[in-house]
Amino acid sequence: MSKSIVDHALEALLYEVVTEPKPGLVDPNNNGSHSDMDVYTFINSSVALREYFEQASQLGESFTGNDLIEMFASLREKGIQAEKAMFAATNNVNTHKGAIFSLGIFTCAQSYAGVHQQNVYEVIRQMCKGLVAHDMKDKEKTNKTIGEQIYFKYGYAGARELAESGYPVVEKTTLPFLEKSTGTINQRLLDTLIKTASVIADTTFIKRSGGMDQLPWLKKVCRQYFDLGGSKTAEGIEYLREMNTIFVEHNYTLGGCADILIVTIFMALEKDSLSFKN
Ligand SMILES: CC(C)(COP(=O)(O)OP(=O)(O)OC[C@H]1O[C@@H](n2cnc3c(N)ncnc32)[C@H](O[C@H]2O[C@H](COP(=O)(O)OP(=O)(O)OP(=O)(O)O)[C@@H](O)[C@H]2O)[C@@H]1O)[C@@H](O)C(=O)NCCC(=O)NCCS
Ligand SMILES: Nc1ncnc2[nH]cnc12
Repeated sequence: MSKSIVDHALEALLYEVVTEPKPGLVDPNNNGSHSDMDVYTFINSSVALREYFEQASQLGESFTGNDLIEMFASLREKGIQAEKAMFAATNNVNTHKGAIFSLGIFTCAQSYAGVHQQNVYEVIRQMCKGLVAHDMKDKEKTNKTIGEQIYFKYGYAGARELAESGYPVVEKTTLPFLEKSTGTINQRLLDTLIKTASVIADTTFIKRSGGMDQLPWLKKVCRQYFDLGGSKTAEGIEYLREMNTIFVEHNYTLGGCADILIVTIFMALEKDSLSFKN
């Protein structure tokens, strides 16, 4: 029996968290820069989100309207409930807020695309058309989220911008990179995580590093990792451990990159391109 889209969504969450060693992020050996969570928190959170991914997939399969913005509006309502389920399962820790958003969109869009024989990235663009303008119209709003603060300060709309543009970074960069990569699944996912950090601006990293100034440093360390041979060399792995120490010292993390890795894994599982490759 072939696996369902929901199985792949949950597998994507779990594959990401068990991949190690990840700088700043939670993995089985290390909490990185997250003192309030560990790998078990992520397992609890992932399992608690099954119902949401079932709803997202069901919505994509059954939606018959002409305007996919309406499908997204309906998904968002379910996403807000899913955030509550996540907080209930984790003792109020934010494990998967970004993944509820990005992976929820992919799960719903992939289900819709399957029924209607359409391109998933095009479906996402139609779902999220006008999203940044819709969400970011109130500059005077009090209690702005980090994403909103960063948008009004730097003009960069993070997770929303990637969604509105249909995740070109996944379609053109991280998924082809993962599909071409070789080695164990862990090695392939580590390299794909660092590739992701070298190409996106992660609002979690921007928040924790106090602005945009450390992004060139991040790109430099990502280059250095690949110059050392990446996950296939002892030097590359040792470098990731050193990066983790620096990340923890500065409280840096790559939460948004982890979310892009999660949706990249999801698409690779859907395309059956993630088995062990020598
Ligand atoms: C559109 C939303 C994602 C909301 O965005 P918001 O404005 O709240 O904040 P952002 O910072 O823009 O993004 C929220 C999370 O998205 C992840 N993320 C960041 N950059 C990117 C990116 N470039 N591409 C994709 N995803 C990105 C990231 O999530 C991960 O990090 C979280 C852990 O970080 P941490 O710093 O530890 O968390 P906190 O507890 O908040 O802080 P500390 O106290 O510990 O310092 C973890 O969740 C990862 O998944 C960003 O955090 C969407 O949520 C939204 O639409 N919200 C409105 C309500 C809604 O409609 N919800 C339902 C959505 S379907
Ligand atoms: N492994 C991880 N550690 C911290 N935040 C995350 N968000 C998604 N995956 C994460």
